[in-house]
Parts: sequence; C-alpha cells; structure tokens
Amino acid sequence: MIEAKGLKRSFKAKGAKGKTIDAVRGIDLSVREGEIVGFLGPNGAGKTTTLKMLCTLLAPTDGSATVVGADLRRDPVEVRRRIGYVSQAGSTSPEAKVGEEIVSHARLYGIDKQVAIQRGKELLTALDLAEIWDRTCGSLSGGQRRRLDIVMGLIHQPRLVFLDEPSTGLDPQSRANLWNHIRKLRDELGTTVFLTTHYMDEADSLSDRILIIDHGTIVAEGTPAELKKRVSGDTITLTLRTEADAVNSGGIATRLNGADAPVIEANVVRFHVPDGATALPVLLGDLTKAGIDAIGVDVNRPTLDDVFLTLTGRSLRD
Ligand SMILES: Nc1ncnc2c1ncn2[C@@H]1O[C@H](COP(=O)(O)OP(=O)(O)OP(=O)(O)O)[C@@H](O)[C@H]1O
Repeated sequence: MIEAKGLKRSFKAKGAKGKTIDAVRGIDLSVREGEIVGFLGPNGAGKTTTLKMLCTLLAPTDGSATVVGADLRRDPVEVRRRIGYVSQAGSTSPEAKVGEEIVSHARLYGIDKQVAIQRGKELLTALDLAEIWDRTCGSLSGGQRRRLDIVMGLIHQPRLVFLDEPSTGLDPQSRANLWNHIRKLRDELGTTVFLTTHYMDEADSLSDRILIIDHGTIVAEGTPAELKKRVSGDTITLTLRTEADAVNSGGIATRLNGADAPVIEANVVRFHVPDGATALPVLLGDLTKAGIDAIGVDVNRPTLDDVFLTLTGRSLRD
C-alpha cells in the first residue's frame, strides 16, 4: 500500500535568512494491505508533514514513494484518487445537511448521485450513524462528526485511508468507540489505515504495527508487543512484612532468569525480569520455600512511553 524511500522535507525558517528546518529527514516506510499502522511521535516530530507528503498535499524535498501502486511524484492525481484523507480539522461545514455534504463530496470524485446516496447511507450505517442523514453537521456530537469525516474520506472506496490525529478532542468513551469503528472498517471492508497520533494509548490499542518518529526520523517500528519487549522487561514490585524479608527476597530475586539488580526501599523490592508472567510463579515458589510471606505483588508491563523514554531519553508526555 505504501513504499517510501528517503522521504525528506525541509522548510525555510521564517525570519532567519537561509536557515532551514528539517521536518522529515529521509524516512523509509512500508505499509502492507489490510494493516492498521500508527505513526506515533511527540508534537513537532514530523508526523503531519510525512502524512501530507504521502497524500500529495506537500511536495517532498527528496525521496520517493509509491502509494497504492501510483508514483507519488510522477502521478499525484492517481494517488489522490486511490486514497482517502481525513484531516485533523475535518471537512464538513456546520450549517450543511449531512446527506448533502456526503453527496457533494462524492460528486467531486465523479460519483453518480444515486450511487453516492446509497454508499453514503451504507457507510453511515457501518459507523453507527444511520439516523443522521437529514441533520445539520453542526448539530452532531464531536464523536459523530469525526465518524462522519471518516465516511467522507471513504465515499470513493479507497483501499488506503489516512487519518490525522483521529481522536483529538474526544472524550474517553467516544475515543474507544471511534477505535472500534476504525477496526471494523479494516475487518469488514479491508481498508488499510495509516494514522498519526501523539496518544500512546491510541497507538497501542488500535495499531497492528507502530512506527515511532522523533525529530523527523523513525526511531523504532514493530507491533505494540514487540516494541514493549525492547524495554528492559516487566517490573515486579514485592511488598514484604519486614525490611529483613525484603533484603532476603532481593537475594532470591537476583537468582531469577534474566533479573536485574533489585532496588530495595524499606519493605518493598523492585526489579525487572524479561517476562513477568513466567517469572512470578517461580519467585513465589522460592519465597515460600524460604519461609517468606509476601503481602503484595505487582507486575507492570512496559508502556509505549517507556519505549520512547528508552529510545530518546525523553517522555512522550513532555
Ligand atoms: N509550513 C511550515 N513552515 C515551517 N516549519 C514547519 C512547517 N510545517 C511544519 N513545520 C515544522 O516542521 C516540524 C514538524 O512538524 P509536523 O507538523 O510535521 O509535526 P507533527 O509531528 O505532526 O506535530 P503535531 O503533533 O504537533 O501535529 C516542526 O518543527 C514544525 O514547526
């Protein structure tokens, strides 16, 4: 669906003569049919610039790409026909009726009015919006409007859709609902989805594969589970009855396969193991054998923020 090599985009910095900002510094990326790929990075990392290049809205300074089989530089018109693009700002005007917006948008792609009405109604139903055809766009909730934006982006049946920060501004319930609908689109229509986000929970729960971008460069890629495995493993936190038990437990913990040096604070012991789920029964067995009674145990899996922190030394939240 996407094959990009050395994509680069620089901007002239305002006010500073001759100075340039390297927003995207030569990235390679590849997206397979049917995948949901999340492009995750902090503000200013280069996500929107990359997306706009792939959607033909911004010319690359260097590099090349094929998008749904069409060459980005030589055949941008064909790329545009084959993709859907849902911008952060959305594409509906508040006073227009939903049905009219859908039909006039479809007409831009040369779609016959009757076909547009039929497809529009099917897509609205698929996104749980069956009843809104005659409503004005401005009367919809934030979550409904985002889903309507997606309907507009899909009206010409693209095989690949780009979503720029799809859930920005939505409450937690509407975000989770939107994610379910995006997954359903992929499952039922087979639409490939490429989305940008700076929310790690969005990337984590929605993406089959994540590309992490920082300062215009892709710093890691993989499934959410693969990326988290790159962090020093799971954290086990043991709470014991006494400080002496904590010291003894620390000694037992170091004998676990792949465990790092434990940090002991009063009656709490904290350390990392490659896989908490397999280490825990062994640890609890060893503690029982030593006559030590743990009063609390927690296993925490790394988050994508831990991944970003390990890779860049900064938090995604900063
Ligand atoms: N038209 C422009 N002129 C000058 N600089 C720009 C322009 N567009 C983007 N930049 C700069 O390029 C860098 C990357 O911006 P971009 O919008 O791609 O980041 P982003 O990861 O999408 O961030 P956000 O999450 O805030 O949307 C930033 O430093 C930004 O200030």
